[in-house]
Amino acid sequence: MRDNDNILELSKLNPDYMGFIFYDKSSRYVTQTTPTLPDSIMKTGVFVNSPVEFIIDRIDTHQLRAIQLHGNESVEFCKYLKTVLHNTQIIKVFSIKDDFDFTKLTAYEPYVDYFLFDTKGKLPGGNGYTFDWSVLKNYNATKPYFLSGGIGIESLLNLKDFFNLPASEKCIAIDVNSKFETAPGLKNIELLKKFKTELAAVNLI
Ligand SMILES: O=C(O)c1ccccc1NCC(=O)[C@H](O)[C@H](O)COP(=O)(O)O
Repeated sequence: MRDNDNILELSKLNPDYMGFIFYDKSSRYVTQTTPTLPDSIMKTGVFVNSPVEFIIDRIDTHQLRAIQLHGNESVEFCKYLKTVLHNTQIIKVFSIKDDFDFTKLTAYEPYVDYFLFDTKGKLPGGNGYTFDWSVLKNYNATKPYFLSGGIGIESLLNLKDFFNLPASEKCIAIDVNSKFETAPGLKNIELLKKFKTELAAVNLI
């Protein structure tokens, strides 16, 4: 998110996490100062193959409490981050096209707090497409995960079905983005409110 009034307005909906993109090729790239958020919201920085110094600088400048690694960050990179970041959650993202080899997650498990599964597309994130969530039936890691990629208000029934499947057992969050925007980085608060109400109505939150 980029617009401070929009950020503060959205924070009133009390999401668990709010994301700020620190990837200079994204139309959502954050270059401005960002407001302090309520303690209940994890302010999250999204990075794509960024150097450690850049990540630490953004954590300090924006008081980030979580980082979402959206590039090809290695196990060694995550291991190093875990040793230098003490109070920052690490969310490692993997993008899925058709199938996914979940065994590759094992080596990351000791060094990350969560995994996030997004849809593989032209851009490292924010593509607006869903992947076939049924691949998550093969999820065999122990860490909880976030579900992401093209989730919109029209996804409600699919989400309801998904959360009835064993594949969703370790899914603790859904991550939404472009389907709730009026412009890149500018969220449609009314649509998000509606989504939240509809999720609550089917007991998904
Ligand atoms: O949103 C971006 O511009 C972006 C750019 C580079 C890396 C990650 C990015 N977004 C990360 C997200 O967590 C998105 O919420 C996720 O990719 C889902 O986006 P969407 O498919 O638009 O719902």
